[in-house]
Amino acid sequence: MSDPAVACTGLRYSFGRTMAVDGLDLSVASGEVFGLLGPNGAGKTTTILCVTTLLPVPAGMVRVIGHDAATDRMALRRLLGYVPQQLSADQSLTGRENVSLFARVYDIPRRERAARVAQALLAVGLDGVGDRMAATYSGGMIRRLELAQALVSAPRLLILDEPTIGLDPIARTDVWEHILRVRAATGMTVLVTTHHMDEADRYCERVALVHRGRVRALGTPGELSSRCAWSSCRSCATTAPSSAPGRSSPPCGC
Ligand SMILES: Nc1ncnc2c1ncn2[C@@H]1O[C@H](COP(=O)(O)OP(=O)(O)OP(=O)(O)O)[C@@H](O)[C@H]1O
Repeated sequence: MSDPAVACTGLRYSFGRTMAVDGLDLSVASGEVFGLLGPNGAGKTTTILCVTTLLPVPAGMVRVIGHDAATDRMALRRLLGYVPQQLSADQSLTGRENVSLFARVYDIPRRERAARVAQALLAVGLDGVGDRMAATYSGGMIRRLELAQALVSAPRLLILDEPTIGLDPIARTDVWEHILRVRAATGMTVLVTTHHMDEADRYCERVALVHRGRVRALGTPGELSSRCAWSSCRSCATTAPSSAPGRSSPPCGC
């Protein structure tokens, strides 16, 4: 059997006195589209940062496709594409220049670079506008550009932290369709965080519900919605445990 794409065992991470991740266990199978779902502050981003090796692993174990995050960082990073939560494309460059920058960072040989950048732009539907300044792109186009930046290295694991945050429903669907098309073509694993149960439901094969730094429930979206006391806000679809102490609805404030 192949190594899991991601395996976390007893992962702990604290910022000072704040225990962000508190003994998290997780196993994502190779080729799976896997969602980390949970309210603000649940520990999703911190977990992802440990998986990407952007944060160290002070306690517990993280392995990505057989590579230990504590001891094998560079080999692990070569297998990853990562799209952070904050929009990060450089507005003063064209779309193509933004992706080329990542091609250089990933050390793609010079003679292959132009073709790989063109391929990544095509994969996210930006091939026709690659030479426009990123400043002229819509929010959805910027997200797709960041996706192209992450895809240019042909990652075996694509990690997306709330890839559709701030997008309208049409742009959200568009981003997801591009992700799933690339995944179908390449077989890469996709690990995504979201607040939106509806997105997890539509696009993820399995979902882990994270709360207070731990996985509280795990299964297909259908299994979870039938057996969990979690609720989703009707306005923004933020999902949280309806049984959280002192709280009767998700903490989104809608
Ligand atoms: N750089 C930091 N310094 C101090 N505390 C932090 C830092 N980053 C996160 N935290 C805290 O760690 C906990 C987990 O945060 P994290 O960002 O991992 O949650 P999250 O589930 O990704 O939330 P969101 O959905 O809002 O992105 C929270 O209590 C948060 O305030």
